[in-house]
Amino acid sequence: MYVKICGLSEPEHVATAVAAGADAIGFVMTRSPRRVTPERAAELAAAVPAHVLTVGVFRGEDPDTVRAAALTSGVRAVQLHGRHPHADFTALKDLGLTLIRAVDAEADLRCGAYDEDLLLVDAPHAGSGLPWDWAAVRGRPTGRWMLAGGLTPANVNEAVAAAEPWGVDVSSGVETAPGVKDPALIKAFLEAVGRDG
Ligand SMILES: O=C(O)c1ccccc1N[C@@H]1O[C@H](COP(=O)(O)O)[C@@H](O)[C@H]1O
Repeated sequence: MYVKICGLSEPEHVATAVAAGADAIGFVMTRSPRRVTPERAAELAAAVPAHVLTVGVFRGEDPDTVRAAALTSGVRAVQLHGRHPHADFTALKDLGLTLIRAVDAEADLRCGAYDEDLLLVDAPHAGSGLPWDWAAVRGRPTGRWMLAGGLTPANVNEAVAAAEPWGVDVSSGVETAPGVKDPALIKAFLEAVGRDG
């Protein structure tokens, strides 16, 4: 199970996620209580070892804005929420970064249909922390896809059993308040999916 911990903004939380076995960590660079500037994301990403994928998260920004933020921050992947057109992914392809298309369950769920490398199937309102009907997507996405939306240490195994994703992604579920990560919850989430650090 591939695991991404998202919405990190403090070095100690990045260190906790890495030490506890995260495969990817995300920095939100769009409107959100978790927003960090590209410069702050660069500081955080600099401490991340090469085996952990650093992801810049965006929603609705134009490709030039995403490109500039990705280059400034040095992230190795970009995650685009908000039903971006295929052309936006094509426009970013030359960066050589991992492209993640983040959609709700009503979108085209074929990973690669927009030239993306990974698909993320999320709740209708990304970053809300609200659980949704994970079982509704079981068997529908193709290729490498992550499940997100309302996952917590307590429910992630139920969600995985319901949807059978390739990976999982969490933000709100490892927080004590919007934008406030809790190291104990980060560790608990990774332990719940079988990571022992
Ligand atoms: O976290 C946000 O505030 C956010 C804002 C805009 C786009 C995406 C955002 N987060 C993404 O939402 C999922 C996790 O959701 P949850 O909080 O665990 O329910 C993850 O992909 C984040 O990158």
